[in-house]
Amino acid sequence: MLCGRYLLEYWLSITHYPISMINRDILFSAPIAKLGDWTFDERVAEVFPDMIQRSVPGYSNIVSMIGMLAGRFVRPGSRVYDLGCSLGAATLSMRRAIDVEGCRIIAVDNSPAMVDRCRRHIDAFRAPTPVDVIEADIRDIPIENASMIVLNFTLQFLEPADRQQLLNRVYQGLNPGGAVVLSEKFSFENAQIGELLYNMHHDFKRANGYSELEISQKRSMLENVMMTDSVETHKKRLEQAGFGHAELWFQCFNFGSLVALKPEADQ
Ligand SMILES: C[S@@+](CC[C@H](N)C(=O)[O-])C[C@H]1O[C@@H](n2cnc3c(N)ncnc32)[C@H](O)[C@@H]1O
Ligand SMILES: O=C(O)C(=O)C[C@]1(C(=O)O)C=C[C@@H](O)C=C1
Repeated sequence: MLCGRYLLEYWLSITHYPISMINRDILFSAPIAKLGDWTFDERVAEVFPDMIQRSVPGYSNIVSMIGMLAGRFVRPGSRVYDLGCSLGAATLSMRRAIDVEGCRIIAVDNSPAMVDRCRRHIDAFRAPTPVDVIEADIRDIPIENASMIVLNFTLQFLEPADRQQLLNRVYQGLNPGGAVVLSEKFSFENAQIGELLYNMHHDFKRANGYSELEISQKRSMLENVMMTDSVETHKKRLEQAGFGHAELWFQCFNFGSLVALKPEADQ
C-alpha cells in the first residue's frame, strides 16, 4: 500500500488517535444498485481520515505545510479560518504551529457529522489558541480580521457560480499581509496531460488498495457535486478577487495547492 502506513501515522500524530480508531474506507467496495450524489454524511465522516489519505495524493504534506504557513503568517490578535474543515486536520496543524497570542481559529463546515467529530478532536487536547467549530455554509459566515484563510479541498464542492463571490469575501476579510491557501483537484486545459494526471491519480488509488469498482462508484457519485477547475481558472479568480498574484506551491498529479497574498498596507 503506497505510503499508507506513513500517511496513517501522520494523521495519528496530529490527532493522537490510537490506530484502532481509524476506520478503513470500504463504503463502495460492494456494488451499489442506485448510486446517488455524494454527501459528507455520517458514513463518510466515520472513515474520512483513511478515505482522504488514500484518495488525495500529497494530502498529508499539504496539511503539515499549512501548519508551517500558519507559523509564518498568523499575526497576534487575528483570526484564522478553516473553510470546509471536515474533521479539523488543517485546524489542528495550524493550531500546533501558531506561536502568537490572542488569535482564534474559526473552523466551518456544513456537514453535521463532520462538525460533531471535529469538535471532539479539537476538544480532546488543550492548546493556547481557541477554536470555534461552526456548523454553517461557508457562503454565509462573516470573514473578518483574518491573517490566514484555508480552503483545503472545499471550493470544488461549491457551485462554480458561487466561487468568485466567496473568494472576493476571502480577500476582503484578510488583513494586509495575510495569506489564503487554496487546495483543489484540478482539471487541465491540455487534454493529453489531463488524461495522464487523471490516470496517475487512479493508479495512486489502486496502489492504496481501492478496487476498480470502488474507484468507479465513487467517481459517479462525485460527478454532479465536485466540479474541478484548471490551475489557470483558480489563478484568474484569485486575481479577480484582488490578489495581485497566486502561485502553486504544491502539486502531485491532478491535486495541488495555491497560495495568494494580500499586499501589506503600504505597498
Ligand atoms: C474534502 S472535504 C475537506 C477536507 C478538509 N479541509 C481537510 O483538510 O481534511 C470538503 C468539506 O467541505 C465541506 N463543505 C462542502 N461545501 C460546503 C459549504 N458550502 N459550506 C461549508 N462546508 C462545506 C464538506 O462538508 C466537507 O467536509
Ligand atoms: O477525486 C476523487 O476521486 C477523490 O476522492 C477526491 C476527494 C476530494 O478531493 O475531496 C473527494 C471526496 C473525498 O472527500 C476525498 C477525496
